[in-house]
Amino acid sequence: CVLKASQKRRPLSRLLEQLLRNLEKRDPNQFFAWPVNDNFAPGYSTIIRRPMDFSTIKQKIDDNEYKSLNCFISDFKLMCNNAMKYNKPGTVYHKAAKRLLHIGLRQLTPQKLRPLGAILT
Ligand SMILES: COc1ccc(OC)c(-c2cc(C(C)=O)n3cccnc23)c1
Repeated sequence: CVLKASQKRRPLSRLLEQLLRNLEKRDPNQFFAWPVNDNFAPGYSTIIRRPMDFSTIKQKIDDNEYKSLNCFISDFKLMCNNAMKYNKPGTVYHKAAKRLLHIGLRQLTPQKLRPLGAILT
């Protein structure tokens, strides 16, 4: 039988794509969907040395750049922390990032991942 493209993916890639979809659902305004543009965020690229966003994470999954779940989680945290660094507390972006980080990490605990058959070692 011919496997669908998704079924040919490595187990880690399929897990990360599932986790990414769940995280993206918690960003309804799509503030984290694409790289932040300096035209809308003055000085962003000088303040934030390592930008990260969901589209870049997706590309890294497709390019098999993540060798572990922890590397994926690190990029998710980087994305949220960048937003909490650049945007002042009380702004819509700072609040969205704080909320997304909290909700996201709750989804990424071993207790939540074990049922997905994740190999946590
Ligand atoms: C208002 O609509 C959008 C649409 C896309 C955005 O980033 C991809 C953002 C955005 C996202 C951010 C972040 C995440 O810091 N940001 C900061 C300052 C100004 N704009 C943004 C806002």
